[in-house]
Amino acid sequence: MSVTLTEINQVMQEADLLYTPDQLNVAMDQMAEGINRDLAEANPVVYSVMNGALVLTGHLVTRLKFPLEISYLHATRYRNKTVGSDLDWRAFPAQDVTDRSVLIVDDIYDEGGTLAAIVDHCYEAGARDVKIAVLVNKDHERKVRPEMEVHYEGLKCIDRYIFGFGMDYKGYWRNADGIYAVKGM
Ligand SMILES: O=P(O)(O)OC[C@H]1O[C@H](OP(=O)(O)OP(=O)(O)O)[C@H](O)[C@@H]1O
Ligand code: HPA
Repeated sequence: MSVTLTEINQVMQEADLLYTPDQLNVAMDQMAEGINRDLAEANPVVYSVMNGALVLTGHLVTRLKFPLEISYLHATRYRNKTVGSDLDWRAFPAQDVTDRSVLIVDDIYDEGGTLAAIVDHCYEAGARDVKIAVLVNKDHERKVRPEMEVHYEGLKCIDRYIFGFGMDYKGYWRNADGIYAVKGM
């Protein structure tokens, strides 16, 4: 899909700001409080789900006050588009998680296909316990695994296409320091 910088700039100009940087900081403080409480003794592997979790992971792990290891994986359903499809593993999880506690960090829990596949993979790889931390949980009835527990959730968001703080619009604006909704989407 080709996209012009004119479109990218226009999307930002017309977007609705949903969450300010201050609101995101409060949300991440609350997430960290829960994680510090639950995982302080767990010696977890923290898996950052690229690319979207890049920004959140950096902000979140500096709030965690216990020993942990950080790794990454890249699984994408959207491929810089605004509609998801099948899951494409671009970087498979490489850390040995046998009998380890795992914390998966992702920017957004939308339909949940991505997180469901990652959780399944971690358990198949021998993880003892898998917890999920997401900055945003999109509010709708299309979750692919409605019973899946999200252990640490920063914020809810309305059912619109959002970007910023790691989330992209056609590959852009992951660097925005707030969270925005695209006009008309
Ligand atoms: O709950 P779901 O409907 O599965 O969507 C959530 C996933 O989609 C986004 O990743 P994306 O596929 O856009 O890859 P990217 O992070 O590399 O942009 C996001 O970072 C989540 O990982
Ligand atoms: O609303 C969204 N924005 C950006 N990336 C996403 N991946 C799933 N849903 C979204």
